[in-house]
Amino acid sequence: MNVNKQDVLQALSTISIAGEGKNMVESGAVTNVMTFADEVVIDLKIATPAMHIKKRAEADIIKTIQEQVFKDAKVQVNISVEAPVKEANPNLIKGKAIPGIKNIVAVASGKGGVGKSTVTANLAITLSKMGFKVGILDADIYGPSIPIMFDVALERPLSVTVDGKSKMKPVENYGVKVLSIGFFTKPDQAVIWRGPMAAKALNQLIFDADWGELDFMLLDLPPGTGDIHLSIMQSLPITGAVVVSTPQTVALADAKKGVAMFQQESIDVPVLGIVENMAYFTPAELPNNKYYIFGKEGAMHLAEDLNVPFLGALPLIQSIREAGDAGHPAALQSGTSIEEAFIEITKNIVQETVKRNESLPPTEAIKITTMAGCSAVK
Ligand SMILES: Nc1ncnc2c1ncn2[C@@H]1O[C@H](COP(=O)(O)OP(=O)(O)OP(=O)(O)O)[C@@H](O)[C@H]1O
Repeated sequence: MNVNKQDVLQALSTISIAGEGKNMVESGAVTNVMTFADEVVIDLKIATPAMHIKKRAEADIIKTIQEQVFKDAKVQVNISVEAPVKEANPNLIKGKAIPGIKNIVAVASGKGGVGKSTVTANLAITLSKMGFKVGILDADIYGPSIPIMFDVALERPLSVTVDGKSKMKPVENYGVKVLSIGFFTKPDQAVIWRGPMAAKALNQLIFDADWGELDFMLLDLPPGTGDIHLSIMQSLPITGAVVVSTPQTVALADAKKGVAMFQQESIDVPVLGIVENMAYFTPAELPNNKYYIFGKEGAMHLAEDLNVPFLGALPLIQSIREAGDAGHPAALQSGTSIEEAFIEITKNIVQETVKRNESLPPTEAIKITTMAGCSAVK
C-alpha cells in the first residue's frame, strides 16, 4: 500500500510532544514527512534533549501512524534537538534566588559616616509599618551598627532546625528580622576581611539562616567601593541598590563612584536611586529654619546628572542621631516630620523596585504598591 503524506500529517496533528500545548504539526515540531510505498520518514525537531521525551515522541508517532493511517507502515523518526534561544532579559537577577526572599535591596554609600545604616534602619521600620515583611542583613564588616540601632547588640541568633538542617534564626525587633556580622565578631577586634571571605560569611548569613518569607531584605553594605563590594554583588541576587550621600562635595564624589560601581558591566545591579541625608539642619526650637551645612541639594543634582531617580531628602536632626544611638530608630515615632520624610523615601524605593521588576506578576506588583500606598503600576 502507498501511504499518503496528507493522511500522515492529519494523524500527527492529533498528538503533541510531551509538555507542549500545540499539536506537533501546528507547533512546527514536524519539519518534514516523506513517504515511499509503506515507508514513512518523519523529521522531528524538539526543544529538549531529555531522552524520555524523545522516546515518547517516537513511540507516539509510530503508534498513531499505524493506528490511523496504515497498520503495517514502516515508520522512521529522525529527531533533532534545537533548544530555543533565550532572549537576554535585562531584568534578570544574577545569582542563586533565595527561597522566600522577594527583593534584596543593597544600601550603599561611597563615603563612610553619611548615614547609610541610619537610613537602612529607618527604611526597614517604615517598610514594616507599611505591612511588608522585612529583614536587614548588616554586612558592614568595618562597623556593624544595626544591632545597636535595633537594641539587640547583646542578643545572639539561636539555632533552629528546618527540614533537618540546623539554621540561624535572625534576631527580631520592631517587626524587623536582623542578622549582623557584628553578632559574630568582638566589638573591639579589628577584623581584616578579604572580599571572598566576607562574601562567604554573608552567604552563610543569608543561606544558612531561617529568614522565612521576606518582601524586602535590606543589605547594609560597608562604605566604599572595593573588592569586598565586588564579591558581595557577584555572589548575591540583588534586586537593586540605594545610594546614600550627604550634599557635601567629597561625599558626592564618592557617591558617584558608588553608582558607577553598581552600573559597571561585571556587577550590573540597577540603581533604584539616591537618598540625600543631612540635607539641611533644622534646630528643634526653630522648626521653619533650614541651614544647608553641607551644601544645598547636591545629591539631588547628582541624581539628575547621573540620570538615576532622586528618592528624597532627610534633614540633619539631633533626634535622628539620639534615636539611633538609643536603639529606637526615629521612624518608629508616629506623627513627626521625620516619619513623613521616611515614608516619602520608602514609597519611592518601593515604586522603583516595582518598576525594576517589570517581570513581577501583576498581582504581586499591585500588592506591593498597595501596601506602600503608592501607584507604580499603570
Ligand atoms: N539625618 C541625620 N540626622 C542626625 N544624625 C544622623 C543623621 N543620619 C545619620 N546620623 C548620625 O550620623 C552618624 C553616622 O551615621 P551612620 O552610622 O548611619 O552612617 P554610615 O554611613 O552607616 O556609617 P559607616 O560608614 O560607619 O557605615 C550616626 O551617629 C548617626 O546617628
